[in-house]
This record gives sequence, structure tokens and C-alpha cells, in this order.
Amino acid sequence: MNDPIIRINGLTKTYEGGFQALKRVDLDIERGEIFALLGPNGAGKTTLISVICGLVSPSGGDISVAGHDIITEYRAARGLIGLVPQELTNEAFETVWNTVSFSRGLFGKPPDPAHIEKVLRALTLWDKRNNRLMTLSGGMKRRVLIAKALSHEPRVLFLDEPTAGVDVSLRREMWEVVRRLREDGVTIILTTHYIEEAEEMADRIGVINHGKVVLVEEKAALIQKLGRKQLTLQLHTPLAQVPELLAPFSLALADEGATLVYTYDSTAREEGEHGIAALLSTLKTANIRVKDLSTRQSSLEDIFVDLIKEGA
Ligand SMILES: Nc1ncnc2c1ncn2[C@@H]1O[C@H](COP(=O)(O)OP(=O)(O)OP(=O)(O)O)[C@@H](O)[C@H]1O
Repeated sequence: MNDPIIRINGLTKTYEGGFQALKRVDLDIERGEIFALLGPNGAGKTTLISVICGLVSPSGGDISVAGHDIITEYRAARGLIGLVPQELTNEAFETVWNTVSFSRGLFGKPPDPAHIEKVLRALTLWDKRNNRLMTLSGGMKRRVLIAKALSHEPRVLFLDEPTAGVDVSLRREMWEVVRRLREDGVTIILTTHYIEEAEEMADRIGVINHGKVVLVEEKAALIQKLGRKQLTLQLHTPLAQVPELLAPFSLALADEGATLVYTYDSTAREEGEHGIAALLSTLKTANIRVKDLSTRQSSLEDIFVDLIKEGA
């Protein structure tokens, strides 16, 4: 396997005043992946990104970007990174073209109109290149922020809360933009509060809570591994209690006895003595008639809420 593009070892950050925002974080980011960093308010997401991007100094540990240490080889490391910040900070009176070209210059790169054109076209901003930023819609302004972050041809793009406070259609548009960037080979790291965003976009998910990375997992595996399924059975005749015969299935009664709920692992228990087939045949034996049934897979949201509760 290729070396990870970002390596973080034992990273700590204590702010002046003594608050420990990051507690020995170890994390590798693989080349070409979309990595979503999830966590509640104040968990340390922005601090982590800011340290990697060289905006906040670490208190301990080390980080390398494509093998370049972010302290001793700052320029090389920083040149490989693009950062799309949380807040819209654009120069209202500048044109799209000038803003994006100027950004490239800040990284000491020589002008390259062909690259700027490619970036603007990729973000469907080409027609707006001569517009002043103040005349653009919210969605376009966000895309200009991405264009700025891509102006110096970074290999890794950080998006800090890319869709905070934007409407649903704009959010979908942003997801599309990010997917296309990944197709171009850019590694993407995004922070988000929106579970749906991580669920939709990420290849891997990291959960951070109280300054610690509490979990890193492939998205699909995470949903599989921690996911629970629920089978809900609506009964013809309500039950006062779960009959003894059904005790091995650990069922719960709901709806004043009119509904039986069976919670099981989405990976196991499909078959065997506690499987659904066994449950249904035992219901028959117990003479319990089922009117309707439905299943539900727990979402990433349920998993996340559980994790954060455990870590609290
Ligand atoms: N400059 C600072 N000085 C002291 N404490 C800080 C500073 N910056 C951030 N913190 C604290 O560090 C903790 C982590 O903040 P951070 O912004 O990294 O969290 P976050 O996960 O990005 O949260 P949010 O989702 O709200 O942006 C918070 O408790 C915050 O108050």
C-alpha cells in the first residue's frame, strides 16, 4: 500500500490558559480518500486542521505531509495543502480571476493562467471570472473559496464545515464539487456536524470527542459493524407481556403491547436459533399473529450519538 499522505503521531495541543484541545492524536490519511472528521462542538476539529495547516502551533507530537515535517519543512508541507476555511472571507470588490490568481502568488508559485482557468472551469466559475465577488450568490462565493484553496495545486484539500448553514440544494452542489475533486486525485479531509454529509461523502470516518480520536473506520464497515437492525412486528392482539417461549429473543413490547420489537446485529443472527426465521416460527408456535412487520437499519446518526454518549 502507498504511504499515507498525512501522518499524525502523538499530537497534543494545549492552548494558552491550559485548555487541552488535542490529546495525543494519532491519525493517518490515505492518498486519494475522502476522510470525514465528525465531532460535536468544541471537540477539536478546527484545532486539528489548523495545526496541520500551520495556523496553530502544536504542543507536542509530529505531523508530516507527503513525508515533509510541518515544522522543519514548513514550506514544502504547506505548499501541498489547500484550506477552505469555515467563514466566508472574500475581498468584495475584487474579481474572481484576480482573487484566485493572487492566492496562488501567496504560495510563491509563478503565475499560471492555464491552471487558474482549469480550476475556475472545474468549479463552474469560468463565466463569472470577471465578476466582482460581491455580485456572486452564496454558492458561488463558496466555490471561489475552494478555487482559492486549489490555486497553488495542492494535493490535499481541507474543508472546514463546507456546508454549514447552507440550504439543501447548495449542499448537494458542494458534495458534487468535492466528488469531482477526488476524481482528479485530490485527497479531501472535511469536518462536519452533519452526519448525513459524512454518510454521503466519506470513504472513511474519524470521530473526535474531547480532543481525542475515538474511532477511525471505513464508512461501510462502521455502519456494518456497529449498526443494529430492528424488526418491528405489529400484532393482531396486544400482549400484556412477552411470553416465556419468546424470552431467548430479548424482545421489547411497545405501543401498549400491540408491537413487538426485535433488535439484532446486522452482521450476525440472520440465521441460527435466534434468527428471524426462528423468531417467526416461535411466534407461530406461541399462537401470536402478526398483522404487519417492518425492518430498520440504524443509521450513522444513531451510531454517532451512541459513541458521543459513551465518551462523555
Ligand atoms: N485560541 C484558543 N484559546 C483557548 N481555547 C481555544 C482556542 N481555540 C479553541 N479553543 C478551545 O478548544 C476547544 C476545541 O475547539 P475547536 O474549534 O477545535 O473545536 P471544533 O471541534 O472545531 O468545534 P466547532 O465544531 O464548534 O467548530 C474548544 O473548547 C475551544 O473553546
